[in-house]
Amino acid sequence: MDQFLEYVDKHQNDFVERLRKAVAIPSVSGDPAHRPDVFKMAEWLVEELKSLDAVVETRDLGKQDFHGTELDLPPIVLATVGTDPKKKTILVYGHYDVQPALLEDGWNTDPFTLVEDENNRLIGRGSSDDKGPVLGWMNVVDAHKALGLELPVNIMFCLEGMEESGSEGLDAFIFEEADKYFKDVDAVCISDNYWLGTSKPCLTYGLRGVSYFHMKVKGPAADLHSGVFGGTIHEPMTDLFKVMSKLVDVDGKILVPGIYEHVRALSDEEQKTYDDLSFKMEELHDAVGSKINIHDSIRETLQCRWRNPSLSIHGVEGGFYSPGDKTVIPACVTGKFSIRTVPDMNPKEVSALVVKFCQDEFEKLGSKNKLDVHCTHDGNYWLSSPDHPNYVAAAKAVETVYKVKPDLTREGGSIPVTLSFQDALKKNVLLLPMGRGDDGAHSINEKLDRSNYICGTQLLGAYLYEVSQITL
Ligand SMILES: C[C@H](N)C(=O)N[C@@H](Cc1c[nH]cn1)C(=O)O
Ligand SMILES: [Zn+2]
Ligand SMILES: [Zn+2]
Repeated sequence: MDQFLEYVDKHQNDFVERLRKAVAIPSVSGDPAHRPDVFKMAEWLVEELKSLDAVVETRDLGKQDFHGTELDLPPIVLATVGTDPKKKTILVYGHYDVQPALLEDGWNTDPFTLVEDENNRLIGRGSSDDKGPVLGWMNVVDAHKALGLELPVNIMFCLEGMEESGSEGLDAFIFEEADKYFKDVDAVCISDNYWLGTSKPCLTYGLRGVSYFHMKVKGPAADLHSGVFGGTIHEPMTDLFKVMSKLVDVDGKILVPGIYEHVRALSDEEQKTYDDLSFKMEELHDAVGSKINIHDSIRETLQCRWRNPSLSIHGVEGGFYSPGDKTVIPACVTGKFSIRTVPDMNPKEVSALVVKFCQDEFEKLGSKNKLDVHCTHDGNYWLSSPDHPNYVAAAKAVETVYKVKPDLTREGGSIPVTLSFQDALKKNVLLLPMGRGDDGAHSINEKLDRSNYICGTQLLGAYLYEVSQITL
C-alpha cells in the first residue's frame, strides 16, 4: 500500500489534469440542451476506463419523458477491473452528471473550466459532486497499473448520468442485474457526499430521501400587459405565491397537515450520536457564508439536517426573471419545491398529503385559473449502521491516510440508489466521502480542495486494501 500512497502523492498534477478534462464537459442532466454533453461525458469515461485496462460496457436505459418531449436517457457505464475469484469484489457507484451552472449565477470563473486558486482549491462544477470522487477511483486503478501492482480486490464500476435528475431507470436496472452483472459483489462503496466540516473525514451511514414537486398555475392563453389586464383577471403568479407561501414557515416547520406523523421518535441511543462530532457553529457559518442559522446548537442543527424532514422552495419557471422592469402578467408559472424525507416517512403518502394540501389551498382562493401539482421524482431515505466490517475497514483506511478516527455521520442530501443497492444486492453499502462540508455542491464556485482530491484518492485505495483483509 505504501508504494501506492507515494505514487499518488508524486503524480498529483496528472490526476488534477484528469479532473480538468472531466469538468470541461458540461454534463448537466437537468437541462435538455446539455443532454448531448451528458452522453459525451459517458463516452469520455468509457475511453478513460478502457485506457486503464478495465472491461467496459454501456447499458441503454431508454427514453425520458421531459415535460412532453422525449429525450434519450444517458447510459449506465459499467466497468470491471479484475475477476479473480480469490479476491473480494467491491462495487463502486458514482455519477457523471452535474447540477446546472451559469457564470451569471454568481460564479467567479467559468464553471466548466477547472481553476486552482491560491488556496489550492480546484474550482469547477462537479469537482466535488461527483466527478472528483469518480475519478478518485480511476486514479487508484491508474496508480496500480503504472506501478505494475495488483489491485487487492476486483473493482466494479457503476456510473450513472441522471443522479441529479432523479436517477430515472436506474432502480429497475439494479434489480434486474442483481443476479447477473452484480452477482459477485461483496460490498458497495459510494463516494458522493461530504465531510461534516472542513478538517475531519467521516463515514456516512444515513441519507434523507427526497420528493420533488412541480406546481403549475395557468390562466391566460399568453403573457399579458399588466396595464391593460392587471386587476381584471386572476393572475397565475399571484395564485402560485399564495399557495407556495402556505407550505413552510420561516423557522423551517412544514405546514402540510400530517407530514410529521410518521417521523421516527428520537431515542436516547440516537441522541448520543450527536455528541463528540467535530463540527462547530463557525464551520456552518463559513459554509453558508452568513449567520442565518435557525438553531443555535450543533445538536439541533444536525438533527434538522439528518433526521427531520425539511421543505425547500427552489424556483419558479415561466416568471419574469431578467434585469429591468417588464410589466408582464405571466400566463403559466410552475413553482418547484422538494421535501427531504426521513425514517419512517413514506414517499407515496408524502406525495398524497402535499398534492391534497395544495389543491385545498388553491380551492380556497376562489381563482378561475387551473392548478396542476404533482411529484416529479422521489427517492427513499436510507439508514444503516456504522458497525459493519465494511465500515471498520474504511475507518482503518482513514486512520492510515489522515491519522485520525473518522466522524460517523448521516447526511441531509439524498442518493436514492444507496437503498436500491442494499435491497437488491443484499450487501452492505458504505458512504465514504472525499470532499469537505464547504465545497458548495449545487451552489456557485463549487470546489474540491487539492488535498481532498489527492488524499481522497489515497483513502479510496487504502480502503480497498483494508476491505480485502476483513471478513465481510
Ligand atoms: C448527495 C448527492 N451528492 C446529491 O447531491 N444528491 C442529490 C440528488 C437529487 C435528487 N433529486 C435531485 N437531485 C440531492 O441530494 O439533491
Ligand atoms: Zn452527487
Ligand atoms: Zn448533487
